Amino acid sequence: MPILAGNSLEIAGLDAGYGAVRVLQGVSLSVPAGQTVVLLGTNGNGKTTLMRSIMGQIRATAGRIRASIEGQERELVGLSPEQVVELGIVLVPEGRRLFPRLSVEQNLRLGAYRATARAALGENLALCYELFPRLAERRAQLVGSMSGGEQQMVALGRALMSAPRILLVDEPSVGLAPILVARTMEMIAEMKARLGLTVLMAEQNFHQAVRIADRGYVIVHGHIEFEGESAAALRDNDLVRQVYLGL
Ligand SMILES: Nc1ncnc2c1ncn2[C@@H]1O[C@H](COP(=O)(O)OP(=O)(O)OP(=O)(O)O)[C@@H](O)[C@H]1O
Repeated sequence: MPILAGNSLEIAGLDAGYGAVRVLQGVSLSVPAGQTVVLLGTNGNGKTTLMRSIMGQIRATAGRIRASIEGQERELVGLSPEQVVELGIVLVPEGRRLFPRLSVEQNLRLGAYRATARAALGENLALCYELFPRLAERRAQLVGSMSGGEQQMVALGRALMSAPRILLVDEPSVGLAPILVARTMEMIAEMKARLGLTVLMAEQNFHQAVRIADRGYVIVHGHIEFEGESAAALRDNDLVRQVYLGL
């Protein structure tokens, strides 16, 4: 698979919510091409709402979401989830949302629904099994009988099957033991390197997330409160130290 460069996201002044409840208030952030950006925030601060807004699952009420895909600029606000996926922007949702009564391979194949991905199904399945050999060993196993870490691997593999250019990952650490969180971060980093992806990851596990992040943002009550140009800048910030590091 070729290394894809130049895929980035630029969000400016974004407002979004649920009915009268305004959750995101003027959110601006950049996900530069080829970088991993982490969106840090504790429960209920709007991380999932932002991910769902990018995917077209929630309609933004103000602001813009620009994607640059292989040099072509696209406005995402107003697109349907299908149109966003068709551009190669793929979400690994919080809680993974797999089909527990289907096998690993059936779950993976379901990831290949966009046209480009269908054409490359065999090639991507082979890549998926190469990157995650455990999935090859367990290809016939029902996903519901797998461990949380293995299920996270299936969720990442299913995203790979969609032939992503920009990968969104919503709180991959939820429900996983610390060692599996570390392993999951490594899997995301491996997948990014191998596919040449641009990644936006929402997390509340500061220590694990900054290990793979090039830069990060802190979201509090739907506002971006801090932007760190590097993992070190995040670590040195007072707000981050108080909220995430307990210092
Ligand atoms: N379907 C909904 N209808 C109304 N309010 C919602 C809905 N989903 C989320 N909210 C509210 O929006 C706010 C932000 O939630 P969101 O899920 O985006 O936060 P989060 O940072 O992803 O946290 P979590 O880790 O708990 O998912 C919360 O106050 C939440 O109660």
